[in-house]
Amino acid sequence: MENNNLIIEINNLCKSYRSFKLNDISFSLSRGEVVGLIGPNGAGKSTLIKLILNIVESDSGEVIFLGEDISNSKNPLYKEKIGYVGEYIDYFPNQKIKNIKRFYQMYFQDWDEQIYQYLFNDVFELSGDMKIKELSKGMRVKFSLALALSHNPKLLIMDEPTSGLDPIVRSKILKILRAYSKENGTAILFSSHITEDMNKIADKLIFLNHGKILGKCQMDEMKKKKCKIDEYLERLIGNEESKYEKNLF
Ligand SMILES: Nc1ncnc2c1ncn2[C@@H]1O[C@H](COP(=O)(O)OP(=O)(O)OP(=O)(O)O)[C@@H](O)[C@H]1O
Repeated sequence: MENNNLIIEINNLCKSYRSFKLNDISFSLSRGEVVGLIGPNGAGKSTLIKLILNIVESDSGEVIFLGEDISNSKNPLYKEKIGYVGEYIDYFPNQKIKNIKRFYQMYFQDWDEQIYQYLFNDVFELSGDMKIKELSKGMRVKFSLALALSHNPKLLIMDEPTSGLDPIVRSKILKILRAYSKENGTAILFSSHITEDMNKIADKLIFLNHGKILGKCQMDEMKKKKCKIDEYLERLIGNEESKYEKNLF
Protein backbone atom coordinates (compact mmCIF):
# COMPACT_ATOMS: atom_id res chain seq x y z
CA MET A 1 0.00 0.00 0.00
CA GLU A 2 1.30 3.47 -0.87
CA ASN A 3 2.38 5.55 2.11
CA ASN A 4 1.34 9.15 1.44
CA ASN A 5 3.17 10.25 4.56
CA LEU A 6 6.51 9.10 3.21
CA ILE A 7 9.14 11.85 3.31
CA ILE A 8 12.29 9.98 2.37
CA GLU A 9 13.07 6.46 1.29
CA ILE A 10 16.62 5.16 1.04
CA ASN A 11 16.99 2.03 -1.06
CA ASN A 12 20.13 -0.14 -1.18
CA LEU A 13 22.50 2.81 -0.87
CA CYS A 14 26.20 1.93 -1.23
CA LYS A 15 29.44 3.87 -1.05
CA SER A 16 32.97 2.52 -1.04
CA TYR A 17 36.06 4.26 0.22
CA ARG A 18 39.51 2.68 0.10
CA SER A 19 39.10 0.98 3.45
CA PHE A 20 35.41 1.35 4.22
CA LYS A 21 32.15 0.36 2.59
CA LEU A 22 28.70 1.65 3.41
CA ASN A 23 26.72 -1.35 2.30
CA ASP A 24 23.15 -1.74 1.11
CA ILE A 25 21.47 0.78 3.37
CA SER A 26 17.66 0.90 3.24
CA PHE A 27 15.18 2.68 5.50
CA SER A 28 12.49 5.34 5.34
CA LEU A 29 11.09 8.24 7.34
CA SER A 30 7.47 9.36 7.41
CA ARG A 31 5.95 12.73 8.31
CA GLY A 32 6.64 13.73 11.91
CA GLU A 33 8.86 10.73 12.56
CA VAL A 34 12.09 11.12 14.53
CA VAL A 35 14.72 8.51 13.71
CA GLY A 36 17.98 8.14 15.60
CA LEU A 37 21.08 6.83 13.88
CA ILE A 38 23.29 5.09 16.35
CA GLY A 39 26.61 3.31 16.03
CA PRO A 40 30.20 3.41 17.23
CA ASN A 41 32.90 5.72 15.85
CA GLY A 42 33.53 4.98 12.20
CA ALA A 43 30.25 3.08 11.73
CA GLY A 44 29.33 5.24 8.74
CA LYS A 45 26.75 7.63 10.22
CA SER A 46 28.26 10.82 8.79
CA THR A 47 28.94 9.14 5.46
CA LEU A 48 25.29 8.15 5.22
CA ILE A 49 24.20 11.70 6.04
CA LYS A 50 26.61 13.13 3.45
CA LEU A 51 25.19 10.78 0.82
CA ILE A 52 21.64 11.88 1.57
CA LEU A 53 22.72 15.53 1.35
CA ASN A 54 24.71 14.85 -1.83
CA ILE A 55 27.88 16.13 -0.23
CA VAL A 56 29.48 12.92 -1.48
CA GLU A 57 28.39 10.80 -4.44
CA SER A 58 26.94 7.35 -3.91
CA ASP A 59 28.08 4.34 -5.93
CA SER A 60 24.61 2.85 -6.21
CA GLY A 61 21.15 2.88 -4.67
CA GLU A 62 18.38 5.45 -4.45
CA VAL A 63 17.44 8.36 -2.21
CA ILE A 64 13.79 9.14 -2.90
CA PHE A 65 12.83 12.46 -1.30
CA LEU A 66 9.18 13.54 -1.63
CA GLY A 67 8.81 11.10 -4.51
CA GLU A 68 11.90 12.19 -6.46
CA ASP A 69 15.21 10.36 -6.73
CA ILE A 70 17.73 12.91 -5.50
CA SER A 71 20.77 10.63 -5.31
CA ASN A 72 23.66 12.39 -7.02
CA SER A 73 21.17 15.05 -8.20
CA LYS A 74 22.62 18.30 -9.48
CA ASN A 75 19.28 20.08 -8.94
CA PRO A 76 19.66 22.08 -5.73
CA LEU A 77 15.93 22.88 -5.34
CA TYR A 78 15.13 19.93 -3.11
CA LYS A 79 17.65 21.26 -0.59
CA GLU A 80 15.22 24.04 0.27
CA LYS A 81 13.10 21.34 1.85
CA ILE A 82 15.93 19.80 3.85
CA GLY A 83 17.30 21.43 6.99
CA TYR A 84 20.77 20.49 8.19
CA VAL A 85 22.46 20.96 11.53
CA GLY A 86 26.02 19.71 11.93
CA GLU A 87 28.40 19.71 14.81
CA TYR A 88 30.16 22.95 13.91
CA ILE A 89 29.61 26.22 12.11
CA ASP A 90 33.06 27.40 11.16
CA TYR A 91 32.34 29.61 8.17
CA PHE A 92 32.79 33.41 8.15
CA PRO A 93 34.16 33.63 11.71
CA ASN A 94 34.31 37.43 11.65
CA GLN A 95 30.76 37.98 10.40
CA LYS A 96 27.94 39.01 12.69
CA ILE A 97 25.26 36.37 12.86
CA LYS A 98 22.57 38.81 11.72
CA ASN A 99 24.48 39.19 8.42
CA ILE A 100 24.89 35.44 8.02
CA LYS A 101 21.15 35.03 8.56
CA ARG A 102 20.32 37.71 5.96
CA PHE A 103 22.54 35.98 3.42
CA TYR A 104 21.21 32.50 4.26
CA GLN A 105 17.52 33.36 4.10
CA MET A 106 17.83 34.60 0.48
CA TYR A 107 18.17 30.98 -0.62
CA PHE A 108 14.80 29.93 0.75
CA GLN A 109 11.46 30.83 -0.81
CA ASP A 110 9.61 29.45 2.19
CA TRP A 111 11.52 31.51 4.76
CA ASP A 112 9.37 32.16 7.83
CA GLU A 113 10.64 35.28 9.59
CA GLN A 114 8.16 34.92 12.43
CA ILE A 115 9.44 31.47 13.37
CA TYR A 116 13.02 32.68 13.04
CA GLN A 117 12.46 35.66 15.33
CA TYR A 118 10.61 33.49 17.83
CA LEU A 119 13.36 30.86 17.97
CA PHE A 120 16.26 33.30 17.77
CA ASN A 121 15.03 35.83 20.33
CA ASP A 122 12.44 34.20 22.58
CA VAL A 123 13.58 30.59 22.74
CA PHE A 124 17.34 30.70 22.24
CA GLU A 125 17.93 34.27 23.44
CA LEU A 126 20.68 34.99 20.91
CA SER A 127 22.02 38.38 19.83
CA GLY A 128 22.42 39.22 16.14
CA ASP A 129 25.43 41.45 16.86
CA MET A 130 27.61 38.55 17.97
CA LYS A 131 30.21 37.27 15.53
CA ILE A 132 30.38 33.58 14.61
CA LYS A 133 33.79 33.26 16.34
CA GLU A 134 32.29 34.66 19.55
CA LEU A 135 29.59 32.00 19.81
CA SER A 136 29.88 29.16 22.30
CA LYS A 137 29.23 25.64 21.05
CA GLY A 138 25.68 25.69 22.40
CA MET A 139 25.02 29.07 20.75
CA ARG A 140 26.27 27.71 17.42
CA VAL A 141 23.88 24.77 17.58
CA LYS A 142 21.00 27.08 18.55
CA PHE A 143 21.79 29.44 15.67
CA SER A 144 22.03 26.54 13.19
CA LEU A 145 18.76 25.20 14.44
CA ALA A 146 16.99 28.56 14.20
CA LEU A 147 18.18 28.81 10.56
CA ALA A 148 17.27 25.22 9.72
CA LEU A 149 13.78 25.35 11.21
CA SER A 150 12.86 28.69 9.62
CA HIS A 151 12.71 27.50 6.02
CA ASN A 152 9.96 24.99 6.63
CA PRO A 153 11.97 21.81 6.04
CA LYS A 154 10.14 18.59 5.36
CA LEU A 155 13.22 16.74 6.57
CA LEU A 156 15.72 17.84 9.20
CA ILE A 157 19.06 16.04 9.27
CA MET A 158 21.37 16.50 12.22
CA ASP A 159 24.84 15.05 12.66
CA GLU A 160 25.63 14.81 16.37
CA PRO A 161 23.94 18.14 17.12
CA THR A 162 23.96 17.82 20.88
CA SER A 163 27.46 16.45 21.47
CA GLY A 164 29.36 18.62 23.91
CA LEU A 165 26.30 20.58 25.07
CA ASP A 166 25.30 20.77 28.71
CA PRO A 167 22.26 18.72 29.79
CA ILE A 168 19.98 21.75 30.25
CA VAL A 169 20.64 23.12 26.77
CA ARG A 170 20.36 19.61 25.30
CA SER A 171 17.06 19.01 26.97
CA LYS A 172 15.66 22.37 25.79
CA ILE A 173 16.76 21.75 22.20
CA LEU A 174 15.31 18.23 22.17
CA LYS A 175 11.96 19.45 23.48
CA ILE A 176 11.80 22.11 20.77
CA LEU A 177 12.70 19.60 18.10
CA ARG A 178 10.12 17.08 19.20
CA ALA A 179 7.36 19.69 19.37
CA TYR A 180 8.37 21.19 16.00
CA SER A 181 8.41 17.80 14.33
CA LYS A 182 5.00 16.77 15.64
CA GLU A 183 3.41 20.15 14.87
CA ASN A 184 4.82 20.62 11.37
CA GLY A 185 5.13 17.01 10.29
CA THR A 186 8.87 17.45 9.75
CA ALA A 187 10.74 14.15 9.72
CA ILE A 188 14.00 14.18 11.66
CA LEU A 189 17.03 11.97 11.11
CA PHE A 190 19.77 12.50 13.64
CA SER A 191 22.96 10.77 14.67
CA SER A 192 24.20 10.83 18.22
CA HIS A 193 26.29 8.90 20.69
CA ILE A 194 24.10 10.18 23.51
CA THR A 195 21.55 7.43 24.04
CA GLU A 196 19.72 9.54 26.61
CA ASP A 197 18.82 11.94 23.78
CA MET A 198 17.53 9.06 21.69
CA ASN A 199 15.33 8.02 24.61
CA LYS A 200 13.90 11.51 24.77
CA ILE A 201 12.95 12.14 21.17
CA ALA A 202 13.39 9.17 18.85
CA ASP A 203 10.45 7.16 17.55
CA LYS A 204 12.71 4.66 15.81
CA LEU A 205 16.36 3.68 16.00
CA ILE A 206 18.69 2.45 13.31
CA PHE A 207 21.82 0.65 14.49
CA LEU A 208 24.81 0.92 12.20
CA ASN A 209 28.22 -0.75 12.40
CA HIS A 210 31.00 -1.22 9.83
CA GLY A 211 28.80 0.41 7.20
CA LYS A 212 25.89 -2.01 7.64
CA ILE A 213 22.52 -1.74 9.34
CA LEU A 214 22.57 -4.27 12.16
CA GLY A 215 19.02 -3.64 13.28
CA LYS A 216 16.08 -1.25 13.42
CA CYS A 217 13.61 -0.91 16.22
CA GLN A 218 10.71 1.13 17.54
CA MET A 219 11.55 3.15 20.64
CA ASP A 220 8.22 2.25 22.28
CA GLU A 221 9.05 -1.43 22.09
CA MET A 222 12.55 -0.87 23.49
CA LYS A 223 10.98 0.96 26.42
CA LYS A 224 8.25 -1.65 26.90
CA LYS A 225 10.85 -4.40 27.00
CA LYS A 226 13.05 -2.26 29.26
CA CYS A 227 15.80 -2.74 26.74
CA LYS A 228 18.73 -0.32 27.10
CA ILE A 229 19.99 1.17 23.84
CA ASP A 230 23.69 0.72 24.69
CA GLU A 231 23.21 -2.89 25.70
CA TYR A 232 21.16 -3.62 22.60
CA LEU A 233 23.86 -2.11 20.38
CA GLU A 234 26.58 -4.04 22.19
CA ARG A 235 24.72 -7.29 21.68
CA LEU A 236 24.14 -6.57 18.01
CA ILE A 237 27.78 -5.76 17.53
CA GLY A 238 29.07 -8.54 19.75
CA ASN A 239 27.29 -11.27 17.93
CA GLU A 240 25.63 -10.38 14.68
CA GLU A 241 24.56 -13.98 14.27
CA SER A 242 23.28 -14.40 17.82
CA LYS A 243 19.82 -15.55 18.81
CA TYR A 244 19.09 -12.06 20.07
CA GLU A 245 16.47 -10.61 17.75
CA LYS A 246 18.10 -8.34 15.20
CA ASN A 247 14.86 -6.47 14.72
CA LEU A 248 12.27 -6.09 17.42
CA PHE A 249 9.99 -5.55 14.44
N1 LIG B 1 36.44 11.03 2.27
C1 LIG B 1 36.78 9.85 2.79
N2 LIG B 1 37.73 9.09 2.23
C2 LIG B 1 38.06 7.89 2.73
N3 LIG B 1 37.48 7.33 3.81
C3 LIG B 1 36.52 8.05 4.42
C4 LIG B 1 36.13 9.34 3.96
N4 LIG B 1 35.15 9.79 4.77
C5 LIG B 1 34.96 8.83 5.71
N5 LIG B 1 35.77 7.79 5.49
C6 LIG B 1 35.83 6.56 6.30
O1 LIG B 1 34.53 6.06 6.41
C7 LIG B 1 34.37 5.43 7.67
C8 LIG B 1 33.10 5.95 8.33
O2 LIG B 1 33.27 7.30 8.71
P1 LIG B 1 32.07 8.18 9.25
O3 LIG B 1 32.60 9.55 9.49
O4 LIG B 1 30.92 8.04 8.34
O5 LIG B 1 31.72 7.45 10.63
P2 LIG B 1 30.80 7.91 11.83
O6 LIG B 1 29.91 6.76 12.15
O7 LIG B 1 30.15 9.21 11.51
O8 LIG B 1 31.88 8.09 12.98
P3 LIG B 1 31.94 9.08 14.27
O9 LIG B 1 30.93 8.56 15.24
O10 LIG B 1 33.35 8.89 14.73
O11 LIG B 1 31.66 10.48 13.80
C9 LIG B 1 35.62 5.70 8.47
O12 LIG B 1 36.42 4.54 8.42
C10 LIG B 1 36.30 6.82 7.71
O13 LIG B 1 37.70 6.75 7.80
